[in-house]
Amino acid sequence: MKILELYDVKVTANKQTLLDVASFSIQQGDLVGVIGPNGAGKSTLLKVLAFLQAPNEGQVFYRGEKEDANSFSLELRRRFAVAMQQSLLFDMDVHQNVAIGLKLRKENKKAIQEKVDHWLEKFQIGHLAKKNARALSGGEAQRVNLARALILEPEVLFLDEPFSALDFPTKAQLIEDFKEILHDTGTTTFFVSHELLEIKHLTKRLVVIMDGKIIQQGVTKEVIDQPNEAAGRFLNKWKELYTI
Ligand SMILES: Nc1ncnc2c1ncn2[C@@H]1O[C@H](COP(=O)(O)OP(=O)(O)OP(=O)(O)O)[C@@H](O)[C@H]1O
Repeated sequence: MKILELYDVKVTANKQTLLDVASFSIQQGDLVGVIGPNGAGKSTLLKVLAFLQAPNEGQVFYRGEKEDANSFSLELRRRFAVAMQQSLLFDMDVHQNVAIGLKLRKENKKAIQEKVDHWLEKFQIGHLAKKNARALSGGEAQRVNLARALILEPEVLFLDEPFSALDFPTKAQLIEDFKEILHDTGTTTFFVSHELLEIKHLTKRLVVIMDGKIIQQGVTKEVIDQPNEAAGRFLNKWKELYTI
């Protein structure tokens, strides 16, 4: 089942084309990574798919229904969750931060309590429940951020460089734990990164984007091992630096 589809989508600003995608889709259960150099259009693609930005041209379909790009409803946006590099937590404790989305959706108190406890435990941050989110380490804050997104049981989880500000051991442990969580939940995930190691570890499908265009997509391992000429210009440099 296709959850999202894009056709002939273009995003332009100041007469410049930032994104130019002939066709792209996200299927139920996909773990798709998007890689490319700075300014390639990765975040723009994420924003269009998550209904955060209307494209200037083209069509967006949600579960087979064409959506009007200029009037994305809150209801539609609430089917997804987005976690960014900066965790942007509120000045309140960890429990309250993780609960906030469900409160806004007016879930009952008991259900919220049970779900928050569950997700704090999953991300091994139960001991931080009463701590103010502003006093957390980067790794702890990102765990709260991801718990806050997953508690919403999104149809698609959108991640934009969620690990890039973390030091290596912190990042490695979180990626390991997060991979297990995604395996358990089966959450459809769209993951923007410019780190090939993260992509290799977490995704099954890989999209390479450059100058706003998708230049290759396929099974992650196959794209990494056999990039086409254009994708190779980016990926092979990476592989030389980090033998993976
Ligand atoms: N609102 C905007 N107005 C004008 N240009 C923009 C706007 N948003 C993004 N851009 C430009 O669009 C291009 C693509 O940006 P985008 O953030 O999608 O790239 P990215 O691949 O996510 O980059 P990075 O890895 O640096 O985050 C860049 O050249 C950026 O400067």
